[in-house]
Parts: sequence; C-alpha cells; structure tokens
Amino acid sequence: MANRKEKTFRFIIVGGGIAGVTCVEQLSSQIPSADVALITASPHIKTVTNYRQVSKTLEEFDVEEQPSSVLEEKFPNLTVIHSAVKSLHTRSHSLETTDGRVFGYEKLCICGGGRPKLLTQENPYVLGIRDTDSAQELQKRLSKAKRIVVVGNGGIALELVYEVEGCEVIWAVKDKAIGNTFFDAGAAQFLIPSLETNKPEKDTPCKRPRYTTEEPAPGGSHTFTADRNARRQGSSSTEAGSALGPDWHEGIVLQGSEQGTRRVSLEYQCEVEKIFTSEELLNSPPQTLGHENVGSWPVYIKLTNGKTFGCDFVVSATGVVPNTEPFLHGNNFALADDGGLQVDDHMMTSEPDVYAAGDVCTACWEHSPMWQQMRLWTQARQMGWYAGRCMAAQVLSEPIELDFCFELFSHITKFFNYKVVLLGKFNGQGLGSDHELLVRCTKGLEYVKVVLSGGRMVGAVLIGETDLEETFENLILNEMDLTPYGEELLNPNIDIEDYFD
Ligand SMILES: Cc1cc2nc3c(=O)[nH]c(=O)nc-3n(C[C@H](O)[C@H](O)[C@H](O)COP(=O)(O)OP(=O)(O)OC[C@H]3O[C@@H](n4cnc5c(N)ncnc54)[C@H](O)[C@@H]3O)c2cc1C
Ligand SMILES: NC(=O)C1=CN([C@@H]2O[C@H](COP(=O)(O)OP(=O)(O)OC[C@H]3O[C@@H](n4cnc5c(N)ncnc54)[C@H](OP(=O)(O)O)[C@@H]3O)[C@@H](O)[C@H]2O)C=CC1
Repeated sequence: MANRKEKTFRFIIVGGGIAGVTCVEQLSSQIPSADVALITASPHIKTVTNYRQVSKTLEEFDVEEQPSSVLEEKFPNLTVIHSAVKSLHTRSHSLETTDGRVFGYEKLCICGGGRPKLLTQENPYVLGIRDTDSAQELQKRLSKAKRIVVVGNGGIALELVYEVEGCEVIWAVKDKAIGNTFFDAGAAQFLIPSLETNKPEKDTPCKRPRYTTEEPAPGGSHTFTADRNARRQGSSSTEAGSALGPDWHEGIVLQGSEQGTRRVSLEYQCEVEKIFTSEELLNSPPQTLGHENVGSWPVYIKLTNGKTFGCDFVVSATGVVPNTEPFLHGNNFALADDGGLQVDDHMMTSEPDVYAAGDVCTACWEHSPMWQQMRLWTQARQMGWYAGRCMAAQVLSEPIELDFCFELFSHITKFFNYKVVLLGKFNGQGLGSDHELLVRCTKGLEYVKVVLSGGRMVGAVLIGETDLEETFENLILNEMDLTPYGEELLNPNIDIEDYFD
C-alpha cells in the first residue's frame, strides 16, 4: 500500500460537511504553506456563511452548498478529491478511495458525519432523511401520498409534522410528550396548539441560499387539523452527502397528494412492533387492522399500542449513526457506546495522528458540567474548527486548551415557527432529582423554563421572543447563587437584564 501512494499530504480531511470544511478552512488559514487535501464523497461542500456570535456561546449562521472550486480558489494549497474513502491504514498513514487512488497523510481528520438510524434497512417503504437526495425522495413520494407515518420524537419529526400539508400524518412517539430530545412535557404542551393552527405566511423567501440543479425535484390519540392554501416553490439536490440543516424543508415542497390541510394524529407512548407489506399481511395470520382494509395501502405499520395503520410510506426519524465503517477495518479505533469514534480533548482518536470531528465522533473528554454533545450543526462547526486548531498546534508544537465553546451547551433553532434557545442542562440531564424548575408560560407567546441546582442556574429552555438568552447564559456561566431571588427570577414585571447589571 505504502508504495502505491499517489501523493502524501501534510493534512487530509475526510468529509465535505460543516465539520470537514471548517477544519480545512482553519488549517489552511493557520498554515497556508501546508499541503491540505479534502476527500469527500459528496459533489458539493457545505460552508458556513453569515456567521454571527449572538452571545458568549450562542452562535447563528447560514449554510451554503457550494462547488468545491470556491474553497480551492480561496486556499491555493488545497486539493479537493471527490471520492469516498474505502479503507484506512493507520499504520502506513495512508488511505484508499473508491476510485482506486491511494494517498498518504501526516495528520488525518475524519469528518464523515452520520447516517439515519433507520427502523429497518430492508423495507423500501421506510425512508430516512439526511441529505438533499433523501429530502428530494421524500418530496417525490409525498406528492403522491395520502397518509404517512412518522416515527421518532426528535428534531426531524418535529420539523416534518409541522411542515407536511395535504397528507394525513400519523406521528408515533415513544414518550408521553412530543419532542423528547429538546423539551420536557411543559414545553411540549405549549407547542402542541401550533399543530392546530395555520402556518404563518412567509413574505420573505428563506434567507439561506441552496442549490437547484437541472433536474427539478419533483397510548392516547389526538388529532390536529389546520388549513392552508399557499404553496411554496423550490427545488434542491445533491448527490449522496452532507447532512441537511437549518431550514432544509424550506427548499422543498412538503405537499401530499391532497389539497391544503395539515392533519396530524398523535400516537403517544408506542413503538413499532412490525412493518408489513400488503402481500405479507395477506399471507400472515389475520391482524387487528381496525378500519383498515388489507390491500388498500402499500405498507402497514403495527404499533405496540395494538393499532395498525396502512400508509404510503413510513418516515424513520429515529436518530443518527456515526459513519465509521470505512475507517474501522484493520485499525484500532476506540468506539463510544453510540458508535462514534472516541475523541479526547484535542479531538484525537485512539489512533496516532488521526483526529475526528462532527457527527462521526463522540466527545469522550471529561465534559464541563454544563455541556453535552448533541449531533448538531453548531457542534459540527465548533468541533471542525477546534480540530483544525489542534492539528495545527501539534505540528507547530504550540500548546492548546479546550475551547470555551465546550463550556456551555447552547443551541438556537426554530420549532413550530417559534424561536427556541436551549442552554446548559436544559432538561436537567444527569441531575437526577437534584434540581428544581421555575417556569413562566404565556400561551401562544412564550415558554421560559429555568433549571436550578443548589440555587444556581444550570440550564434553560426559552421558547418565543423572550430576549433572555444573554442574561441567562451569564447567570449560568457566573454560577451565581440565585436563592435570594426565588421566583422573582421569572417575574415578567422585572427587567431581569437591569436587575443583574
Ligand atoms: C434533516 C436534518 C435537519 C437538521 N437540522 C438541524 C438544525 O436545524 N440545526 C442543527 O444544528 N443541526 C441540524 N441537523 C444536524 C446537522 O445537519 C448535523 O449535525 C451536521 O450537519 C453534521 O455535520 P458533519 O460535517 O459532521 O457531517 P455531514 O454533514 O454528514 O458531512 C459528512 C461528510 O462526509 C462525507 N463522507 C461520508 N463518508 C465518507 C467517506 N467514506 N469518504 C469520503 N467522504 C465521506 C459525506 O459525503 C459528507 O460530505 C439536521 C440534520 C438533518 C439530517
Ligand atoms: N432544529 C434542529 O436543531 C434539528 C436538529 N436535527 C438533528 O439531526 C439529527 C437527526 O434528527 P432525528 O432523526 O430527529 O434524531 P434525534 O436524535 O433528534 O431524535 C431521534 C428520536 O427518535 C427516537 N427513537 C430512536 N429509536 C427509536 C425507535 N426504534 N422507535 C421509536 N423512536 C425512536 C428517539 O428517542 P430517544 O431519545 O428516547 O432514543 C428520539 O426521540 C439529530 O442529530 C438532530 O439533533 C434534526 C432536525 C432539526
């Protein structure tokens, strides 16, 4: 293998998603003379644009899919190789791509992202959403669908059930409340009425630019219904590749085969028992199908609450698995319980000279008490950037400390058209019963939850235009004893910003 090396680069980064591209940018700016290669399976790369530091740890940015030439023009010492890594040989510091080329490296950073953790790989009626291709496939199938079942209770499910129109959506969640990865039951209750109301009209198009290509893209139960006539236009596409991100649904039309209504039926506290095709159902012993007729749908899904639903397809919005396979065989990577490549506080894996960042890795250093890993766009950027700095620091023999961004978990996003800010241990993660909650809620306007432990603020969920994020971030970081303030902390008549000035 060593003899076949076409070229040895000082740095190779694998993956053209946010983590990989940010790592390349950091390395190329810090050591402009170094030969850097970006090897990516996707035809386009993802770059961060309009980066804005909202507060000490909160950040917002747009994401653009761009041709890789943009990056090569910016960094003359960068070579972008569009191929997938087939195998890695850490002993000889080399890797082979699917087009049969072999490259050597001095330092490598793996930013291969993740893929959907599907309920089943085998069933063609079970879709996952990850990249633009899978989003287009969803759009295509949805345009002919009358009913779909969405399984999962995290980010994708929350976005999808709110956006899909013209098609009945059965939403099956394991928990007692919606959005378990981001919220508690109180926040879920605040958000639920949004499923019954119309989506607000958008007078400005989505500000995040995206690609268009030549080929236009074609327990208990509750039911929520909303009408809406306006349609959005758009299309976007890439080959297999990087994860979608903020506002991904704005570039495609999530419209079923019927006109203008959002109809979501929630099935709480249930999982999937079995998924059948029509033929399987006919050939197997009779099932409890309720009002469903065998043969009227291409696929049927039986839930653990005993109900079976026929539908056009199932969306498995059930999380992410790190993309580690091509890197493992013949090497000694330590893997975390979630399947990610273990990295230390310098983003180093267990193999010499191999770093990892983004969805593919699992942060295995001793975390700050207020930080946890979630596979998010912001963390992919932060890890890619920090990995680049660590790689540069090592070759330059400079010391480097864990970056401040890993002090406090912070995330800004949007669900059901509300701004959502999550800080620290926003769901009391890892605190057991050793915490108390303060909650302020105004229906339809805002939901504010503060998590206190030992009198100190350790986390917060802010839904709506609360304008509290910076003050709360400071209170968490300062570890101030808030016992004397008690419930006054959330008194809406007190300007909390002035209070703590
Ligand atoms: C539908 C959806 C919506 C999301 N919404 C949000 C959101 O609103 N906010 C948020 O913060 N996060 C969101 N996320 C999560 C976010 O997109 C990811 O956490 C982030 O993009 C991960 O970036 P990454 O660079 O680690 O991986 P990826 O973006 O997955 O990039 C991995 C790259 O590696 C390449 N690759 C993989 N294997 C190989 C190989 N063997 N050889 C060469 N190249 C390879 C791929 O082609 C790709 O370019 C969303 C994710 C999805 C799927
Ligand atoms: N706005 C944002 O910030 C968004 C972020 N994302 C990110 O994109 C990635 C992919 O999103 P998504 O797929 O929604 O992943 P998430 O990790 O957000 O959610 C997965 C959900 O599926 C549930 N689940 C897992 N296995 C099963 C199963 N077998 N049956 C039923 N439910 C199951 C999980 O429950 P449990 O937790 O109990 O395992 C969890 O509720 C995530 O990293 C997510 O954070 C996606 C969209 C929007």
